[in-house]
Amino acid sequence: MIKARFIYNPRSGYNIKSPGVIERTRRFIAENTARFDAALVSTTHPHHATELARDAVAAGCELVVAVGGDGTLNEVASGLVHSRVTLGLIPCGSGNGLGRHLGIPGPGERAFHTLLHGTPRLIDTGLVNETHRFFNVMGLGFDAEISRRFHSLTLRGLPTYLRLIVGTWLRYRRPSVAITEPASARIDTRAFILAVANSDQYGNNGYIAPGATLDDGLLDLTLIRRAHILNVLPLALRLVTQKLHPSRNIHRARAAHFIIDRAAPGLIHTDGEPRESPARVDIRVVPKSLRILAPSGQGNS
Ligand SMILES: Nc1ncnc2c1ncn2[C@@H]1O[C@H](COP(=O)(O)OP(=O)(O)OP(=O)(O)O)[C@@H](O)[C@H]1O
Repeated sequence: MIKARFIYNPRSGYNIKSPGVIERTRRFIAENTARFDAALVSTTHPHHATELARDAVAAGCELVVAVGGDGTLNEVASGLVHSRVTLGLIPCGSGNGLGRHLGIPGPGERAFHTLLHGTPRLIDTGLVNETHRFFNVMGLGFDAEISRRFHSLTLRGLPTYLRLIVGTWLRYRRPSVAITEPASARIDTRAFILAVANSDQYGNNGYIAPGATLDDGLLDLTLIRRAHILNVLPLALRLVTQKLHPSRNIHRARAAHFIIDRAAPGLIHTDGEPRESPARVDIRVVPKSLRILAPSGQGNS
């Protein structure tokens, strides 16, 4: 019998639209009482999921399932890193980047099947300024600005993201950054997007770091210097076709540690959640620090 807790965020993209997932989760728990001694709890406010995950660890749970988007996953996983407790996923956010990378794109039957038949894997996690953890992608630049604007809206989902992207893009002023990475000289540039990824995608199959893997002890940096009227459509196409290869406009690097300096403190995002950060953004990998349940024999590594 596995002691489990399901942490449900009623404010995640999919859950706002439909009560289907919570009903399916309740049914799953009822149908599997021989296998799981499980309770379902709902968050009542932002960051509550981390408290609930820590409570579950203290109560001796072996499995904690995040029922929400990447923000919920971030909060739940933050309460589980370095523990022996396994994270399960029922992805119901707007993007579901980590779930898609693992082969669990949404809250369908595959997610529930994985809870019964998946394989626990130890994956890397990311840490920003020794304060904010990320499990999927962090960034500064345009994506952080989109996450800030998205966060203040009640509407969620891909169409909302796309409207925001188009509305923000033309007026966006690129920050100046200095990137220090161990294997190369310092890069001074303006950055439209500067993302550091654990998985290969933001979500919605937007592959910001094609080839990135979750357990190589490394993070993948992608710098897109500019996105103007002439190159924005080809860039978008390369993002969805996993072809963001290095070029004059795109720099990519793989390392365990990056330092990014800006002129002033400013915005970053971790797994799509906007945060304020000092001018220096210190990003490092924490190797094999989270146990996560993934589909057996499928999905990305
Ligand atoms: N009960 C709650 N009331 C209000 N906000 C909440 C509550 N529980 C969690 N939150 C906040 O909801 C936000 C969005 O959650 P989440 O990221 O899971 O959904 P999403 O944004 O739709 O998904 P994705 O990150 O995949 O795009 C997070 O910032 C989280 O802190």
